[in-house]
Amino acid sequence: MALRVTVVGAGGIGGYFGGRLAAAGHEVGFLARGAHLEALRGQGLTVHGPAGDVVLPPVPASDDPGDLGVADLVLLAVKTWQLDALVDRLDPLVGSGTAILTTQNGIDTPERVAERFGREAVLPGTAKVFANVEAPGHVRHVGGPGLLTYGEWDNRRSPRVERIRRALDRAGVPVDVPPDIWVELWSKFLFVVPFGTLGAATDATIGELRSRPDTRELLTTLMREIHAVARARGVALPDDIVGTTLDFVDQQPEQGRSSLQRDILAGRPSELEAWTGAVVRSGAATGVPTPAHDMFYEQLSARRLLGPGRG
Ligand SMILES: NC(=O)C1=CN([C@@H]2O[C@H](COP(=O)(O)OP(=O)(O)OC[C@H]3O[C@@H](n4cnc5c(N)ncnc54)[C@H](OP(=O)(O)O)[C@@H]3O)[C@@H](O)[C@H]2O)C=CC1
Ligand SMILES: CC(C)(CO)C(=O)C(=O)O
Repeated sequence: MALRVTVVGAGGIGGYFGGRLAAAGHEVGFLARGAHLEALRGQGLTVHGPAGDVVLPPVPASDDPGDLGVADLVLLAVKTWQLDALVDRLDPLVGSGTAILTTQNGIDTPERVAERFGREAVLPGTAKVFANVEAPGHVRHVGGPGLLTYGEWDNRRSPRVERIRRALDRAGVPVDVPPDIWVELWSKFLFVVPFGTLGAATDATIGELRSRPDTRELLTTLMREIHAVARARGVALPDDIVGTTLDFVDQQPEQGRSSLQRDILAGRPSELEAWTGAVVRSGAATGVPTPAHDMFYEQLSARRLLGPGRG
């Protein structure tokens, strides 16, 4: 059965997953803006990828949630710092059965959405893909398995979790519904924040960060701090998470850089608050010292204030 999906933020993540769902015959509308919106409505959406392109004719799209109507699934795919301006405008998309699947890196978005729509509406999730908007109407899948993980707030296997899995299956999107979605969110956080923070502070690639003994040690220190904060918050990360995450770092493409690094170094708004800042705040709230994150957070905040090239 076709699912009614609204993609909120038709960028790298929204365009990639929304495009695949639409190509599989689901009823997909896109919240977008600017030249990208005009292209989606005028020419359509193309998702370019290593395994071939998905080419869609003009798709339903608007900058006004009121035009898109109530959805079965809202795929929330704006950046974390764009959410505050948007969340109160999403009421027209959300009915009593609507699931709002969050894809943001970080650990705060599900709670932010739940403040507005209730925990029962939210499916916390993560996206395992590298994708970006290449030009208006064109999204590039750079790599990664294109996998979505999600679950109910309390991890129960609800009918809608299975229904969404079937819809994604039909679109060729691999899905993982883990036993504990919070472990999944924090595991990704424990990879992406040290990599992003240290990358932004040094402008080194992941290949350089992992192979120099001093930066490898710093990555390890940052991971240990996040592990300690997660434990204090009652998130049952495996005891060997730092070691397995370092193994994962070692498997990433040599030249890899995070979006945080690219955005900060280009002087664009970034997800610093949701990544490094969230560790600092969470450490303070739980009484867990996070001196390495505190230091890099100060440095990167100052860099942001001073502008690109000044840090
Ligand atoms: N890209 C990736 O490979 C990965 C990203 N993530 C996470 O996914 C989230 C989304 O990232 P990503 O897809 O890269 O971000 P993008 O910037 O590519 O996409 C966000 C899109 O939302 C649009 N948008 C924001 N606010 C509005 C609004 N009010 N009305 C209409 N459109 C709006 C943006 O438009 P505009 O450009 O005009 O601002 C942009 O097209 C982030 O939290 C990121 O950390 C997770 C895993 C991998
Ligand atoms: C590091 C990466 C690509 C991992 O998925 C990411 O999520 C980001 O850069 O925002």
